[in-house]
Amino acid sequence: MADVLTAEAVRDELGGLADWSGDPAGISRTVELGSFPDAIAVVDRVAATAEELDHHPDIDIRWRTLTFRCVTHSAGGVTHRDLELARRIDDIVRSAR
Ligand SMILES: C[C@H](O)[C@H](O)[C@H]1CNC2=NC(N)=NC(=O)C2=N1
Repeated sequence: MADVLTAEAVRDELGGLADWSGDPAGISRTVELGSFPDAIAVVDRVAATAEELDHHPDIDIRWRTLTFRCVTHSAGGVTHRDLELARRIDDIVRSAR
């Protein structure tokens, strides 16, 4: 099982993930898309990536605003897998705008 990162390690990693915030309990990013269908299309792409990685974000959908939260449930905190997922979510959001 992957190790939960320390608060310092999470802080360091968030330095390279400008749109994310959080701590060892979880990292999150909120993003507003142009429309509800655009937001759902992003969710659909994130879902495919999550399946590929076998690692899944918590997703809150409010009209065209999405909040992604990444935490490794089985480990009880943020691991390197969440950072990888966050970077992949950023790639998808970037290409959707
Ligand atoms: C069997 C499978 O690998 C696990 O259930 C995975 C699936 N996706 C997951 N995603 C997240 N975020 N945390 C987990 O602990 C987790 N567990």
